[in-house]
Amino acid sequence: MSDYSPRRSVLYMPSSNPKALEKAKTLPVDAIIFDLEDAVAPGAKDEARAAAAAAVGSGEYGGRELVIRVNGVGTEWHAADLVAAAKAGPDAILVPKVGSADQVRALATALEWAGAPERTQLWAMIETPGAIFDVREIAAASPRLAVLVMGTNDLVKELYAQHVPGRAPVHVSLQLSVLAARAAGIAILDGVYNDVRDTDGFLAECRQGRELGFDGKTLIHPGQVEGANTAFAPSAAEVEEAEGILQAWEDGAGTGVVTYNGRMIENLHVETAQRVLDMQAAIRGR
Ligand SMILES: CC(C)(COP(=O)(O)OP(=O)(O)OC[C@H]1O[C@@H](n2cnc3c(N)ncnc32)[C@H](O)[C@@H]1OP(=O)(O)O)[C@@H](O)C(=O)NCCC(=O)NCCSC(=O)C[C@H](O)C(=O)O
Ligand SMILES: [Mg+2]
Repeated sequence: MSDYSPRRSVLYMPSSNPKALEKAKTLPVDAIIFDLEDAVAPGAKDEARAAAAAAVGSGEYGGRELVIRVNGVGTEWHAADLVAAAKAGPDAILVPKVGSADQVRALATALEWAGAPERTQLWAMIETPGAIFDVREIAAASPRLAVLVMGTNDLVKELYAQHVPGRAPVHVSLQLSVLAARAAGIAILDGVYNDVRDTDGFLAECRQGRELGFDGKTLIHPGQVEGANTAFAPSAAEVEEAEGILQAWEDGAGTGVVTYNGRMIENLHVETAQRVLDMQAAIRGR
């Protein structure tokens, strides 16, 4: 059985914005992140915390995965956020600016103490230079940790780098993080694209994210949902090829190597083809 969960489109919204909370119920997103951190002004933190918990408990978001992003460890809001989020019992609690494997283990323990249901996963944002150096240990630190989420805005800020098309300044960080997630067997989501009017630039970054191996992209605007859903799903051509490969393998039963459209097919290609079909089935089932 496949362990693939569609997380092609993962939309942040400020939990202090009732219009966005309402709008999200109508959007074909795979997951929603109710933000309590950067998108919420200090004076609105209490109200946002209550709104996020109410949204998670409302039962009005269908099959979408629901995630609460708490304020970071060491901030004045972190403890209250974590307790409220644990009590609300979303699918996951996302912690920003995670810095080490020890911190992940401490967060997992804190979630237990706070009474988070077992099904509530821990997600960690990778968005500091220290996290990039420790990302392999972070990714493998706790069975509760299920997803890494790139925070490319904070990363660019911390590196004194610049946002440029193609993202060369953060390429190494993106690739190290994908390697770490795959080595640990967990999922990983790409960072956000800030210019909500630049569709071409956004789609190019989605394609790049998919090529690098990300499972999906974090988003900031409803206008980005459709592009991400398409980019991170197998295309019709990929599905057709996967079916052809499985058929060719079945036809050549037991030979160890066959050809499909003139290309060598071995067991590993069959596994990749099966994964494409599993992804397609999971997306259809959503
Ligand atoms: C970027 C925005 C502030 C733009 O808002 P606005 O100008 O209101 O957009 P529109 O008028 O085009 O909106 C059209 C309708 O869509 C709704 N809307 C907008 N954004 C969202 C959303 N994110 N989720 C749900 N619904 C949304 C509007 O309410 C309009 O609805 P209606 O009038 O009923 O048609 C805004 O998009 C926004 O706030 N985006 C999210 C910002 C955010 O959450 N930022 C924090 C996460 S990003 C981050 O921190 C990354 C990371 O940590 C890093 O370091 O990189
Ligand atoms: Mg950030």
